[in-house]
Amino acid sequence: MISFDKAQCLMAQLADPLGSERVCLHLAQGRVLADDLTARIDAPRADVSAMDGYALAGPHDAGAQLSIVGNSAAGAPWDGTLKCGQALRILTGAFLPAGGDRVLIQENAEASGGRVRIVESCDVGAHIRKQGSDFAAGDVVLARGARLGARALVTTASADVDAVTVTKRPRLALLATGDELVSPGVAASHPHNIPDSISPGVGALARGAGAAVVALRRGGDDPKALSEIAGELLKACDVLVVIGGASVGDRDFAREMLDPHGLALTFSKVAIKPGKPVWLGTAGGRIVLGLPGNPTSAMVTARLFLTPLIVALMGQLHPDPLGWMTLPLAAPLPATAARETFARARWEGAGLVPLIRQDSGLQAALAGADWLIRCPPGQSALAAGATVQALRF
Ligand SMILES: Nc1nc2c(c(=O)[nH]1)N[C@H]1C(S)=C(S)[C@@H](COP(=O)(O)OP(=O)(O)OC[C@H]3O[C@@H](n4cnc5c(N)ncnc54)[C@H](O)[C@@H]3O)O[C@H]1N2
Ligand code: MOO
Repeated sequence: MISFDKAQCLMAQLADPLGSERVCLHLAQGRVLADDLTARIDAPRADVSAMDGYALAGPHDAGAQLSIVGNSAAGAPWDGTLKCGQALRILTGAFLPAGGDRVLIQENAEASGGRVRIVESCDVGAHIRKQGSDFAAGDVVLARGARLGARALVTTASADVDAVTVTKRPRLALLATGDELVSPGVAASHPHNIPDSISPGVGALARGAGAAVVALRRGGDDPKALSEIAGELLKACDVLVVIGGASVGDRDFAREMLDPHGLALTFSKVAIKPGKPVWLGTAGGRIVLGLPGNPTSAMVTARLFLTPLIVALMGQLHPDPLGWMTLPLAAPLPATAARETFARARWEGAGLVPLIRQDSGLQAALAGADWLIRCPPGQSALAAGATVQALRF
């Protein structure tokens, strides 16, 4: 059995970024740049006012009366040259006129009858945003490997870019295995069945990380039938995620069903709790990730393995794709046994509170388990106030 860190390394070696494609800006959310993104214009495009007020040319003392010679608004500049003793009405974002060297905010002025009186004088450069002070045409505003989240989309659009070259989204197929599984909403009338509750969760996690879920299938505990379904799915995806059948039971066929497709295991079993039976390999030229069937184990291993796998396939350059944080405990954390443990926790007031119930078969508790605390093997019990490594779950 290998360690968690070793498993992460092996997975990273398997995950070469997929190719790239052009997408328009409004479809680019969550995608990862395959090339540096270069600005096509300066921002601001000229020296502009940062406030609503009056552009002035040179210093003027409080009490001075200036004549207002025109208006400059964003998109409608004034094209004259401002002289000492004159003021130009100027609005936020408007180009500063030639000659103008400062902006008097209107709260420090009194205007009436085409004239403005200075209530409080202002310094040269006041309330001016210089041309190109945010970025200049030709600057790289986002580097290859950046993820286009909400804020990065502002940066992209501000560079006057309407289409970007991004890495392809990994196509993900999910195959849930087990005779007992039926669609949610059907189990109540079938006493031996339970809802396939994991597929919707893993699908959501994968989409959140940037993957496109192209197929969701279920198969009973029949290796031949499962093998046929897996064969179909392998043709249509980049990553096949198999749920359940990962352990040693008589009906655990997750790996066996892939033998006809040339399964080559990268690892099988990782020294973690929950999720020890998680496995990874390739089959039919695709990556295959096997998640254990216990629902909490499946979601923990999907968070720990599937999300960084998707990030790597998308070529996102990230020093820490899992997003570890050092956070305080707000309640005691029990000692850890020999296996590295990822304890489910919630945030309460000043810190993390480990959930009392940590059974890997739980499903109701998952909804409130917003954090995973990483507990090294053999760690002694920790008191409230101690810091731990944790990540959002
Ligand atoms: N003798 C041993 N038994 C087990 C071991 C072991 O090392 N030796 N490992 C245990 C651990 S740890 C886990 S985790 C589970 C993993 O089992 P499998 O991956 O083989 O999962 P299944 O047997 O198929 O199912 C386990 C459990 O989860 C339910 N399940 C499965 N899929 C779904 C789904 N899509 N939605 C909801 N629930 C699902 C299934 O009905 C079972 O109750 O093995 C331990 N055993
Ligand atoms: O590791 Mo299993 O995932 O403990 O139940």
